Parts: sequence; structure tokens; C-alpha cells
Amino acid sequence: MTAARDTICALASGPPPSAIAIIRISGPGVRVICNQLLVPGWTAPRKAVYGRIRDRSGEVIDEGLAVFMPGPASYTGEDTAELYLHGGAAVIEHALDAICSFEDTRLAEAGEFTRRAFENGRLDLVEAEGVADLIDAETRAQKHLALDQLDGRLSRQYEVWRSSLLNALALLEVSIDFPDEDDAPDETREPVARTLREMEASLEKALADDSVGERIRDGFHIAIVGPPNAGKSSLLNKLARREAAIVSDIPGTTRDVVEVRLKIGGQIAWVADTAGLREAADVIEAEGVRRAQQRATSADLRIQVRAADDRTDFSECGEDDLLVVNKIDLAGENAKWPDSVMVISAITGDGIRELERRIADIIRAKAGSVGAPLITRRRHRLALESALFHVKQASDLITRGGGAELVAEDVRLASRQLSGLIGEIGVEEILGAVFSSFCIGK
Ligand SMILES: Nc1nc2c(ncn2[C@@H]2O[C@H](COP(=O)(O)OP(=O)(O)OP(=O)(O)O)[C@@H](O)[C@H]2O)c(=O)[nH]1
Ligand SMILES: [K+]
Ligand SMILES: [Mg+2]
Repeated sequence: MTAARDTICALASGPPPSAIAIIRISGPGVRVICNQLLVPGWTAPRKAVYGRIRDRSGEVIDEGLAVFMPGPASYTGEDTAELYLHGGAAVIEHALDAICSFEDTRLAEAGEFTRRAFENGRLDLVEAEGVADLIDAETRAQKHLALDQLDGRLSRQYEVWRSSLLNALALLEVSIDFPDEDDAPDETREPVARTLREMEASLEKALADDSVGERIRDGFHIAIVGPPNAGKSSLLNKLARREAAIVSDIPGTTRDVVEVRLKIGGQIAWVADTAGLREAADVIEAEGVRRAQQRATSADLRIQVRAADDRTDFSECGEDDLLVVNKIDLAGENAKWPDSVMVISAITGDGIRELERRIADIIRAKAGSVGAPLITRRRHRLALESALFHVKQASDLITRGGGAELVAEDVRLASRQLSGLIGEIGVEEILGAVFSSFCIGK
């Protein structure tokens, strides 16, 4: 448990004015504060109490409800209380001032309640990230993923991996301690080698997930690409329902990548308009083309746009690219296109709804492609990649008959990565980065 520390308070609900404001208090001073501000002797655990809430001079702050939740079975693991007041700016300010007038009591920093929950063992680091993600979730898919993470599904798998590494380490230590015993090596080596092989496969599988968890959390990337004047910017504006990018009849209008954030197929998608691909006329356009190509390569989906009035050529497109013929309003009655091609007009809006539906289907399929992802942030990926590296190294060593001590060193390094992931061994910077992204009051 933690040493004596400050009592913290914060507005936990949205900014005023609102119907109700929730003020949260956590720390050793909660009982004293509640007894002063509310009725003396009021602190009945987990019961909503209604009454007048006063500051220390006796002035009424507001009428409202209060709930006291004694530690350690509270969110933070400490004594906590919540006050439900009218959500006006003056009420909130008066209440926070009154609470902060107590000794060793101050306003909470961003994420500080959850950080205390983490430090008191109520949540591990991955679960704490789930709390932040749940608050930030805008789509059902994000919410689902965050709830799952908060519930410990990711942590449990990380824990399974870590305990098999610790078992392997225990076996290796036997052969380190008894290097002269003839039977020890084979008896311990085979199970260790098997564990390492299994872990390697299982980590590789988790990592080969097309980054679906990260995409659900941060958004899928879609790039609109094609030759100059195909109508890429016009299409972006149509999808965004606003004039996000400049449209003109001059080829080479778009140079920088213009990106809009949309909800498509129940997911967040970043749709990027890019410079027309051609032999660039100047250095600025050349840079635009380079950026366009880079975006196209890294995108989860490329929308290849061609104008119906050129000789429409999709020959250089990738297999999974979405092929779109634009300016269908200019094509003659008898124009024919292959079934694989979507036909639109960014001017009249023809075919746009069908295109949106197709994009939504593709994104939905990508989001559902790996079932339940085990990685939702880059932090997780880097840790698991590094764990895999050491597991592989250990596995190679043991197969080649390397010394138990060397194998053990890699196993230890792999297990440290998993410990860091769930925050069991914490580097202050990582904790700071995770918790500072929270909102105040959480
Ligand atoms: N008739 C017709 N004109 C279109 C259509 N879509 C775009 N245009 C016109 O085609 C010209 C080029 O459109 P843009 O959207 O700027 O084309 P772009 O592909 O972004 O061009 P760059 O940024 O230069 O690569 C503009 O004059 C548009 O008004 C369409 O569906 N039908
Ligand atoms: K243009
Ligand atoms: Mg453009």
C-alpha cells in the first residue's frame, strides 16, 4: 500500500453548466472532509445521503447527494467520496475551494485517481489504459475493445505468457545450479525448448494481426490516389460533406496530403486526399507526389480514382485496391466498365452512396478480421515484439546446445518486457505518458 499522501479532488463530470456535477474526492482526508461539509458522523459506506453541503464557515454550497466509499474496496483503493451537486460553475468552484481548504488536500492532476488505483493494485497498466480508452471511445467497436481491456482480457494473456517464461526460467535455473549432473540437461532442456517454441508461435500469431486493435482505437487509414484531375479532391469533399480540399481544373492542384476524420462502417477512418501521380513539374509537386506514394503504401485501403474521360487505366493498381471511375456524367450512354469497378460522379453525387457502402463493408471486414485483438497500442506492440525477439534468441540458443545461463538471460529479458507491459515493473516515463493522457477527474 501507499505511504501517507495528499487527498485529491476534482470535477469528474463534464464542464459546466450541466444538470448535475459530480465531484470526486480520494485520500486519507475524505472522512474528515465529509464530516465537516456534510452531517457529522455521516460517512455510512456506499449509501447515498441527501442534504445541504456547507463550507467550513457554515455557508451553504448547495443541496445534493453524497456517497462515501471506504478503501480499499473503492475505485482508487483509498477512501473516496462523490458529491452530486447542481452543475453550475459557481457551485463547482465553491465546492472545490471548500474541499481544498483542508490540510494536504488539493486538486487532482490528470489521471491521478486511476494512477492511485494502479498503484494500489486495483488495476494493472493495461487495464488502466482501458479506462482511458473507454472514456475516449466514440464508436461501439472502440467501446467494446476498451471494456474488454478494462476487464483484463489482454492482461490475462500477457500473464499466461509471462508465467510460462517464469516456469522455463525455473527449469533453466535447475541446470545452472547443477551443471555437473548428467541427466539434468535433457530433462530440463526439452520442456524449456518446447515452451519457447510454443511461445514464439503464439507471440507471432498475436503480432500478425494487421494492427486491427490499433486501427479500431486510432482509426483506419484510407488513401485516395490517382492521376491529376481525376477528381480525388472532389471525392474527398463529397465523403466529408464539406470543402476540405481545394478543387480546380488545374492538374496538380493538391500537393500536401489533406486528411479528414470520418465515421465509416462503425469505425473511425482517416481519409486522405493526395497529390495526383505524374511526372512532377517542380520540386514542390515532386514532394507532393512522394507524400502521396508514401500515404498510399501505408494505407489500409487505397481508393484508386480515374476519370471517365481519359483512357481509364487501372493496370497499376493493387489487388485489394478499390477501383473507382469518376466523372460518369461526362461518359457517353454506352460507356461500359468491368463489374469490379465502382462508377461515380463527384459532381452529381451519382454512385456516392454505393461507394460509401462498399468502403464501410471493407472497413467492417478488416475490423472483424482477427476476432479479439491482443494489441491496442503501439506500446503493447513494441513490448511484444521485443519479447518475441528474446524468445527467439533463447529458442535458437537452446536448440544449438547453448549454455543454460545464456538462455536464461534471454528468457529473463522477454519476461521483463511482459512485466513492463502490465506495469509491474514501471519506468516512471511510461507511467507518466499513460496517465497524463487521461482527463482530470479520472
Ligand atoms: N464533370 C465532372 N467534373 C468533375 C467531377 N469530379 C471532379 N470534376 C472536375 O474535375 C476537375 C478536377 O477535380 P479535382 O477534384 O481538383 O481533381 P484532383 O484529382 O483532386 O486533381 P489534382 O489535385 O490536381 O490531382 C475539377 O474541375 C472538378 O470540378 C465529376 O464527377 N464530373
Ligand atoms: K485539379
Ligand atoms: Mg486534388
